[in-house]
Amino acid sequence: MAPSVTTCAYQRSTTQKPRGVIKLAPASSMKPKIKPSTLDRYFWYTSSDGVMRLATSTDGTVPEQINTYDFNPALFVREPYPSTFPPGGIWPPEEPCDLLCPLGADDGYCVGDQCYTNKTCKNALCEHSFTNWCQQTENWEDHFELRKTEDLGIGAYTKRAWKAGDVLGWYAGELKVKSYDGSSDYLMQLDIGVLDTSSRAQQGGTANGTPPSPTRQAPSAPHSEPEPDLVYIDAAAKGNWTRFINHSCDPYASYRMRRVGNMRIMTVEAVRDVPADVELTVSYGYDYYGIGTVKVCRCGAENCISRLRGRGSGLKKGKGKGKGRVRVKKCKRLVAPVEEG
Ligand SMILES: C[S@@+](CC[C@H](N)C(=O)[O-])C[C@H]1O[C@@H](n2cnc3c(N)ncnc32)[C@H](O)[C@@H]1O
Repeated sequence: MAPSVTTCAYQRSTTQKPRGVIKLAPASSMKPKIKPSTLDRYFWYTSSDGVMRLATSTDGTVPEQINTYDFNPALFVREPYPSTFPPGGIWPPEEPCDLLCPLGADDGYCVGDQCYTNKTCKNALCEHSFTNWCQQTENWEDHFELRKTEDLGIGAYTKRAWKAGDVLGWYAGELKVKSYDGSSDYLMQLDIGVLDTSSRAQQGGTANGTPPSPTRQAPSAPHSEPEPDLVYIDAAAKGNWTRFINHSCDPYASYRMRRVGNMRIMTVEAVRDVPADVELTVSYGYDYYGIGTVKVCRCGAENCISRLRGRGSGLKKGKGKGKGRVRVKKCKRLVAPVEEG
């Protein structure tokens, strides 16, 4: 029987929790000429010269710092009822949880509303709250900092060590419709509705943790599987610190589809122990830097996919796949939890 759509307990937050005072570098010339009240909204990082600077997106725009989903219901009014939603769902969605209500078997694990641990909750009816989660993850600067990397723009660095399995953060941003055809370096794909684990496993073993097949993203590919219903989380203009995590082919972390109470989220979780004071990296998935793509990965890892191509390993370069397409990061999916007792 198809699961029913639960009612939403998500509270819309009207105000951002005030953040700590931002300490600017002593050089008065470095002081930005913007009102102090707007300081908190933007990202700052400390450059190697010790000066705090405003972080920019790779296209030069200054991103606003939000730690929630930015949701515009008007965007969804003309969108068709998602095929992955059971009959009777709320459509068009009026708030984020109407869209991101966890409905599938993969959603068994809630990460609770306390971040920075590896504790999960399997109670499908738990009351962990997304509002609490957002508040709790606002203190990211206690654990991570942004720094200018040598050649990958800005990166996120650890201030303390982490254990494999720890939840390090989550991907916040503006929710965009499936038909969104913009392009940005900060797009994350998030499936909606009931997740079809069986077909995903056939397509590349997402259920066992390997990245999804690149062919899933090619609409014109013959015999390609139908695209799942999804939304994009776009962190280009608004997002949280995780938008600055760079890719590595030998990453410290992975994106995971999870839930907090009745809200589906994309977490960043350590896949191995992470020391303090290193650049935190994640895998963007094969659609981003994989075999069929044109982008060149410069992560420098021994097993870097672009390096292997260069060595004539038999991996072919992409023939333009990815150009003009929505390029997104993808998450790994969890195996459905086994019921105890
Ligand atoms: C989500 S952003 C990461 C943060 C970015 N460094 C910044 O300054 O905003 C993704 C972009 O960072 C750069 N990047 C991240 N990892 C990279 C890698 N392994 N090789 C080359 N470029 C990378 C690419 O420009 C990519 O499109």
